[in-house]
Amino acid sequence: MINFTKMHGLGNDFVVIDAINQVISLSAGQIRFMSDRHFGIGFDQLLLVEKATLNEADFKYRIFNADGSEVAQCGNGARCFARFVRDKHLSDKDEICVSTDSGVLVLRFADDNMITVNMGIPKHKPTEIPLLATEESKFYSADIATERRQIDNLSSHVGQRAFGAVSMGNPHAVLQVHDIKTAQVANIGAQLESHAIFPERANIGFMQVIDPHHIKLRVYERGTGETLACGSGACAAVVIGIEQHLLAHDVLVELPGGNLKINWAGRGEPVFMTGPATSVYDGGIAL
Ligand SMILES: N[C@H](CCC[C@H](N)C(=O)O)C(=O)O
Repeated sequence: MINFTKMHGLGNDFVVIDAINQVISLSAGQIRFMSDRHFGIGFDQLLLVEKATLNEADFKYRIFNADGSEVAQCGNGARCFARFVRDKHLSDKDEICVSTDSGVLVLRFADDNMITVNMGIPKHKPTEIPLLATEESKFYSADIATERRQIDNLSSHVGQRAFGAVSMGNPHAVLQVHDIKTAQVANIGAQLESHAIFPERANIGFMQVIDPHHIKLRVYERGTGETLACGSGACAAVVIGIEQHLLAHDVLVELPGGNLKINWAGRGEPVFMTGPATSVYDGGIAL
């Protein structure tokens, strides 16, 4: 029997497992089964709480998408991680450092039951995202000009403007849309998520700028599809919006599942995300 806690961050839902006090070894197939909303438990991502492997961290934080792929970042999941380790008395610290495959995150309990996460410094170089491009300002290299035409056709067809791309420890592309309600998230999201210009696939954000301090956002997540909220996607959208001189440094990100506060002071600085984390129930599953 594997004990777990079902949690969510603004409706982006997780199964969180204490892999310190339980021996956990799950195959991609078992993760896919557990993520199934009819035959399994159902979740967007599976989060493992493991013993720290770095001196500067309190825990190791591992993240698996619904399709079983292991990834290196999950912002909403990080807030739930903090709530979980406190609720399970694995830590009573007000500030928790967790190591992921993309670096160390600092999770801090804020006022009114919110949690603030230092999501690290965004990476902009195509090789860091990764994105097949010759340089940052151009998202296409000569040898993939056809891809550009495809993307441009795609973009012109659906009224999207050229996208921005950034890594928050996981790859994101962000398209600016005129109306979030009519954005073709499923169609464009699926095509871009696994497009050849993203060698490791990508999370695809659709951003509608309301004013410099407020955006609406929908995200088609790599390995999962559209979710009700995406923390790293909210960070990526604000970074791209600031880079494109559309946004200020403190932004309210309105997602279908609720609101996040994002702050970024600019290049070389970390992104801070503040939002809720909710525990729904404890359960067990025999695989
Ligand atoms: N829901 C997560 C994003 C998961 C990212 C995952 N879909 C990936 O493949 O990078 C968040 O709140 O940041």
